Amino acid sequence: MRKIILLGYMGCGKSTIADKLSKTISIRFVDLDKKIEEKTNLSINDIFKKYGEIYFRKVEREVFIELLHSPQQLIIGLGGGTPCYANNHELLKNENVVSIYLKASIETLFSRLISNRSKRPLIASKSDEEMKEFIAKHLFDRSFYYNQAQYKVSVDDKTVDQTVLDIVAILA
Ligand SMILES: Nc1ncnc2c1ncn2[C@@H]1O[C@H](COP(=O)(O)OP(=O)(O)OP(=O)(O)O)[C@@H](O)[C@H]1O
Ligand SMILES: O=C(O)C1=C[C@@H](O)[C@@H](O)[C@H](O)C1
Ligand SMILES: [Mg+2]
Repeated sequence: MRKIILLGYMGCGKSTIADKLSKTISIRFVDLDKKIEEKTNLSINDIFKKYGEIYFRKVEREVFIELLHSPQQLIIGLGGGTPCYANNHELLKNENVVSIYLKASIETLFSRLISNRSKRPLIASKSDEEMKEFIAKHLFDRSFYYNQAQYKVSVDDKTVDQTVLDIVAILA
């Protein structure tokens, strides 16, 4: 069954948009980060702290592939880094997959992440200044992978509903 995959940088709105999209088109939404937390019985923060990022990336790929093999039609919200490791970006082109990159500017990402960084281990300990610099460089490094998505939707200056409508138009 077809999988609708939302991807993009931390804070671009994958979870928020996927949740609303799910209600709008009545297709179940699974958040990859949440699924990993359920499977391991650990928070993403604790996985990073106890076992390190490489272990996290291994589990992330396994759970992503498991979801792709699910017999159900699903909306899958990826983690911010999912397409950027272990050749996961190649899975974005699979048959039965519609992959959509939610593209946000550095300013949008910074403003959405500034008040809520503690649950995101890659930025949790950074100051405001360090975070802006980090996002700019990291986004530059990751853009190649995000751009492997089949579709791109800009999320800057749009409400959740406007972005959901853009996605519904792509799926029509
Ligand atoms: N127009 C908007 N569209 C989407 N999210 C928005 C919008 N305006 C504000 N937000 C806020 O941006 C924040 C980040 O959104 P969200 O947690 O959905 O991002 P994410 O891409 O799932 O991040 P992560 O990769 O860290 O899980 C949330 O607090 C959300 O409420
Ligand atoms: O951008 C990233 O690499 C990450 C984003 C989050 O969704 C989590 O998957 C984790 O914190 C790593
Ligand atoms: Mg999320």
